[in-house]
Amino acid sequence: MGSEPISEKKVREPFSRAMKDEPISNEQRLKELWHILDLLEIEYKKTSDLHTLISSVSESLTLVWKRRDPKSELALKGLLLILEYCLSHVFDGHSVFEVFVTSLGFNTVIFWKHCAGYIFDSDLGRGTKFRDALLFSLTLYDVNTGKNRLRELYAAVPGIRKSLLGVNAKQFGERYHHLQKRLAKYGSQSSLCSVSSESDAEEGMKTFHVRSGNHSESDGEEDSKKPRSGLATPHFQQRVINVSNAPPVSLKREKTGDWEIKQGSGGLVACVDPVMSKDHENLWLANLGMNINDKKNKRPGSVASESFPSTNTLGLPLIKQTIAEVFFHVLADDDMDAPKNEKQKKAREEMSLLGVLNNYNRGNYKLNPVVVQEDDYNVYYGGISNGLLWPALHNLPEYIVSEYNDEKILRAHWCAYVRVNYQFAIDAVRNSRPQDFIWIHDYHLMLVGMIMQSLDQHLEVGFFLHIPFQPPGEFFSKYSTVGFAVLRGLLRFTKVGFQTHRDRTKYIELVQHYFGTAKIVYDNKMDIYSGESRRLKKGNPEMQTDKTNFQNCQSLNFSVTNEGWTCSLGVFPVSIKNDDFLKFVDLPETIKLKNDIRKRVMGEHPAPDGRFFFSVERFDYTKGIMEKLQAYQRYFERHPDRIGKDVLYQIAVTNRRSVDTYRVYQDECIDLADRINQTFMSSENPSWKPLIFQTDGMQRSELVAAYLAMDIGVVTPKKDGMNLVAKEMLVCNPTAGLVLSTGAGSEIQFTTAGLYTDKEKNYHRISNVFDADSYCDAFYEAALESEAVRAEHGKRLHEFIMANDIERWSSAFLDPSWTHEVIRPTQIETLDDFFSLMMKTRNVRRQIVGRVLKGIPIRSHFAISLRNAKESLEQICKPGTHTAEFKSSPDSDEVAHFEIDNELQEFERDLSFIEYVQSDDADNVEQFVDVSGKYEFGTGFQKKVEKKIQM
Ligand SMILES: O=P(O)(O)OC[C@H]1O[C@H](O[C@H]2O[C@H](CO)[C@@H](O)[C@H](O)[C@H]2O)[C@H](O)[C@@H](O)[C@@H]1O
Ligand SMILES: O=c1ccn([C@@H]2O[C@H](COP(=O)(O)OP(=O)(O)O)[C@@H](O)[C@H]2O)c(=O)[nH]1
Repeated sequence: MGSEPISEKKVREPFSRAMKDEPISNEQRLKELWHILDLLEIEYKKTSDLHTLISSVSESLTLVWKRRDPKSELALKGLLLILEYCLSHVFDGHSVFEVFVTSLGFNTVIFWKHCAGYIFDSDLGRGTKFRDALLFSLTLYDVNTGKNRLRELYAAVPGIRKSLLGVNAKQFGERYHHLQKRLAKYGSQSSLCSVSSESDAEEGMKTFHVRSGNHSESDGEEDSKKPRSGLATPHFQQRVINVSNAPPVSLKREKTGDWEIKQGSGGLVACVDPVMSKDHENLWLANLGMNINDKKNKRPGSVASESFPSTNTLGLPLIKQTIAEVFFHVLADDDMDAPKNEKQKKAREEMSLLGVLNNYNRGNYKLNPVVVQEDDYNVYYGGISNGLLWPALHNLPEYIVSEYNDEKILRAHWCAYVRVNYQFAIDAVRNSRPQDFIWIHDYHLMLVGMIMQSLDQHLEVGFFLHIPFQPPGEFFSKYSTVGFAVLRGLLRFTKVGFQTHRDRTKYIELVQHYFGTAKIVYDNKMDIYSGESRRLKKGNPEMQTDKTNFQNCQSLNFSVTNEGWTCSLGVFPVSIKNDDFLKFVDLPETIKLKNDIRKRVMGEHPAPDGRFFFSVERFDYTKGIMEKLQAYQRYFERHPDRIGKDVLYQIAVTNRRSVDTYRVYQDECIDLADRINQTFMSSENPSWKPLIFQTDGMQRSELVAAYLAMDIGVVTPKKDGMNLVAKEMLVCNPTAGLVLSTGAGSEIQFTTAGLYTDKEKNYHRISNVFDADSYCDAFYEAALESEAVRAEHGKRLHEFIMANDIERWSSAFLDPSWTHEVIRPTQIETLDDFFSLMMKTRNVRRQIVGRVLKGIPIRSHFAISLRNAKESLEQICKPGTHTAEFKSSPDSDEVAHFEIDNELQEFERDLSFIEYVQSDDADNVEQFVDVSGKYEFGTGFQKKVEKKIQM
């Protein structure tokens, strides 16, 4: 073609279509591409399938564009038209986007530079949301491939990440918050609560700065009240940002239109709520079940059909989408004008929820809702989370919903799962400060760490899995898109906690198997792994042994490094806050309720040796409710002497009915329950009913009364997380018996602690819930056990649980020293050991300097590292001296001596520097500035060693 200008007359300008325009048909797009390919004389097959065409020509177009000749311009247009198509079809066009990005090869940064203008013009001028679509598409690409292409977009388009996160608004918010706190401390009369606009707030800040300046010249008592600033301002305390799908509250709309807010149920909430309640500054992000229903805006093939929650906000959570597609913020405006029409009235009514939330937030930690598209949420919750991940991770593949046999459906649902994780990640980053600890919970949010890292790498993000990790092989063959992303996703958290050693071991095995290059390090210096086999001995100062075992869980440290990321893996059996249950036990109303429940269950005239069995759980197939009912049926067949005496009170709280497998299971259980009652109703004792089956849950106060009323608790899951109810039962009622299956996490923990051995069986263990005969024999044994023996066993379990309160779980997980980033106390034997320790400390020092210079607060584990390093050095000094002794090489007997006075002093100085920057002290920084030039930060020793080696 030489250098003739190419005719582009018929080529449409990319990204020139307004959101309200009719979507472009695939046929039209095909023609546009054919035309460009013809003009560029690129060979192609005239297929009518757009995806096939794009996949086959993307690379050729890239090659022409890269040549930087007269044809390049047109080739770029072709690429932009393809990108426009992909971004208009984020879900159904993702496979083609993957091919497209891959074909760009090493040219992505420059390509994103070229297309940023088109995208921004289109978004601003035509109301499209291509920026958000591109950010999400690249996130999905990274999740699916394990690559890091989103970073290339950040590099190419400065500010895009910040605009997504609303960083400026966030910084403003933080400054404002900080100022409020400082003024509150200072005791100022002028409240900033009335600040209503940005300019007002800035005015407030100015006032503050003037005061601050004046004060620096005064002294005396007044001085202690002064607002101060550390070096690393804005300096705030570390908060816990908790992120989970389930909120700690359940919200219900009353007939009156008022919102009722109640404590949520479920084990996750029960164990995390106490941790959060410790500090009102903590923040919990969760989905409240109110999402964006955007159906009316849907038009296939239009950008709006996959509209993204608006990101142009103050970084505050969004709760309600109004007619004009404007989002209201959680900060409700009470002074709004009267509603203009019905729609506005309805929207207002729903807004009253904000008042409820605000009230909740006032006397509590903060609860902020994460709002997503309703359709996405349904698929994420009822589909991937509870239709695939839940059964797969419990190793119950028979409950994986059958529609996932269709790869297309699986991929489409997976996109929704990723998008909800993406929204949680964005909200978590927006709401976090660099010194916070972000704690993500459970299988719904396994990708949040990975996505958060790509948005802000300064954050420390931990993950706890509340359920088992026992996926079957087919999780990685049949559902590979999901399987590998989940395996990889977990490795992108800073630390990950499992309920049991069994689950962590399984995870490590899978990582080893599938990611051959992953480096797994077991910190054997801190090895208390064998603590697992320690046993509690009868009559021992009981909990001592196990306390050690549990406390040391944090040190059972595995770290895995994969694709440049390192993650610590620990084991933390979850528990309950004992006092939250015990506080109900002795209340007169509880005692009354307990008697009422017992009477209701056992009847007015119970048999003297009749037993009250009690089970309470979510109506879930993992809980083994069907198997329990089958065993109970068998119980009366095998042991007819118990007919007319014993009663099983089963509470199975209906949930997840949107998932087919749950609906079917729940209906089958209810049928069987009815059959049992019909079969065994006794004509001799017509008031007796063998089974009371209830599908409504109980509030905690009533639940405690039921625990007190029962004789024997029955907790027999097939496979489950921890089953906190088992612990709750025995904490509240130490005289109760317990039938517990090996599928329960608590059973694994009890066995580990030696509470079930050949010699001492403190509960009735069910090893196989499918074996109805042995199962019902355990029921029988429990029913015949004397009250004294039952109480003796109950007491042992009670004491164990009391000694392992939830406090221990959370403080072990949150302990800053539990991370691979911490320098552990090291035994220095050779020069190499010595040198490697000093290199590690140099890295820590670099991070400290980097953070202070950037104004980012430093992490508490830096000081732990330096202290450990210093103590390790002191260990090798001759007593009373600063002369270190160690072998010059592993094979040599020669002992080298080094004066390490400077190094030790330097550690002292660094540690006081850390203390200083973490304090509110703004004065006396000179003490840390070395103007003599004699000393280089953290390198003194290295120089000395080099010199010595040269000699
Ligand atoms: O939110 P739902 O779908 O209604 O489910 C409720 C919760 O169920 C699961 O709880 C698990 O966590 C407990 C505490 O660690 C553990 O003891 C139990 O065995 C697990 O099943 C689920 O993991 C939570 O995410 C749900 O919120
Ligand atoms: O009617 C009910 C049933 C359960 N729970 C609480 O829900 C939690 C269930 O936790 P578990 O670990 O046993 O199972 P999960 O539901 O989390 O799988 C426990 O704290 C129970 O006290 C409740 O408050 N009311």
